[in-house]
Amino acid sequence: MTKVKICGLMEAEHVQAAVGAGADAVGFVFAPSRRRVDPAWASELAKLVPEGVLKVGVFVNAPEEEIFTVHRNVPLDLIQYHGDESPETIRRIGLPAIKAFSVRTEEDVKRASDYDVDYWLFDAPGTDYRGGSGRVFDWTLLEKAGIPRERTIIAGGLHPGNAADAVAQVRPFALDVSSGVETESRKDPALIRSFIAQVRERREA
Ligand SMILES: O=C(O)c1ccccc1N[C@@H]1O[C@H](COP(=O)(O)O)[C@@H](O)[C@H]1O
Repeated sequence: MTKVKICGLMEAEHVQAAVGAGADAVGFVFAPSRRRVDPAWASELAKLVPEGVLKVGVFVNAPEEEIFTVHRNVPLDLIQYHGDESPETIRRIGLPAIKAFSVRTEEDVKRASDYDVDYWLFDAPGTDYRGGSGRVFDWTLLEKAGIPRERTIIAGGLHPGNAADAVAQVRPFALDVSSGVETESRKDPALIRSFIAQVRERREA
């Protein structure tokens, strides 16, 4: 049963749309991005997220103190490290973790085994920022690298039109989407519902 994370939420209406449509996790970006949210606002948005839906904070090479400060103020369940954070840094911080990897080659995928984290997230290389590029990577590289699917999250260029294919081909733990559920750079409730419906249909097939 593939789960869904809707990332880069900035508005109350969109958090409600995601949880109302059955998202398993929501993401708030604290890294440089047009989707960046202020921690004080994220803590308000977090109040709209019911028990059982995970709240994920996305960081890119943030100082450890910044991560701890945000974590004290926003009730995050998982920290998503979307930069060049080392295994030692993530271990020292000691919070439940997702480590993201930009995938160009099989070697990029294999780097995941250096990280003892809760989930490995595989994404396409970024353009303006480290994530949220809307680009797809070659999913067959995961199979070639022999990565365990039950700890794998797929991201990068997912949208309602390819979500079911990603589930069928990769059978990951979860899909993570940001730009693929936006219209004119804002989250689109109809696309969020459609994305989750595609994954649901596939996982119930
Ligand atoms: O969404 C962002 O703006 C972002 C910025 C910096 C790091 C990560 C970010 N989001 C993550 O990017 C991927 C892919 O997003 P997309 O669907 O291709 O737009 C996803 O893991 C987001 O969590």
